[in-house]
Amino acid sequence: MTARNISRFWEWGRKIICVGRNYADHAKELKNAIPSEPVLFLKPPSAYVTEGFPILVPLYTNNLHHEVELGVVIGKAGTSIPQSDAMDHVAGYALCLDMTARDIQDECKSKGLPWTLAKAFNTSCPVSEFIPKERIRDPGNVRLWLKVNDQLRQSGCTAHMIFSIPYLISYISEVISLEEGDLILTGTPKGVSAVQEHDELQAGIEDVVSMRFKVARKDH
Ligand SMILES: CC(=O)CC(=O)C(=O)O
Ligand SMILES: [Mg+2]
Repeated sequence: MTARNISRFWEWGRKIICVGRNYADHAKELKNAIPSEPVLFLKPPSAYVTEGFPILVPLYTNNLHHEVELGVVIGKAGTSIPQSDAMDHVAGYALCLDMTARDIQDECKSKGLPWTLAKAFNTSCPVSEFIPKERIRDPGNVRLWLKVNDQLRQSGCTAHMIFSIPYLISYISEVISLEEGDLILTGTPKGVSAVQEHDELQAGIEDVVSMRFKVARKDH
């Protein structure tokens, strides 16, 4: 059997664990309270999409939003990982989008239902190439940006995350064991907005990585 390559972690079929409301400016723009503990939800591996393939708008939404986020790729399994050891479990990073059907999410929230339809559909997790750990010296202080059709919509710094990466790894692994190839999406800064069929999204992390995706309507 050939060894699996972590630089293609999206092919491994592992968990995608997402953190919501981790930036106060984004929580405020959606009129959400600032959380005192991380808000977690999951996406399935079928949510992954890589460059060269389109982001598909589900038929049931009229308000699909982009959320640019720093993704943390787990390189070593663990349960109840102490914060002091957390970064030893990181293999690297990826720039990610947490595509969100905002109208469906609002409906789910008002009915007290889970966010699965809003957050976990096919292609709801576009990812960049794998970024080896050494290429981001301080993941707690990098700038993320996102443009729609060349217009800047999101520009934020991971220094403004409410819960740090070591805290998130420790908190999550207390409840959900982390495995090699898992991905943690660390939340989005402000500036989320709607995208339409034929839009082009570009996003980047400083001079480390950039990526480009087209938006297409899902066929019936
Ligand atoms: C309100 C949200 O959609 C939470 C979320 O995903 C975030 O990144 O914040
Ligand atoms: Mg998000």
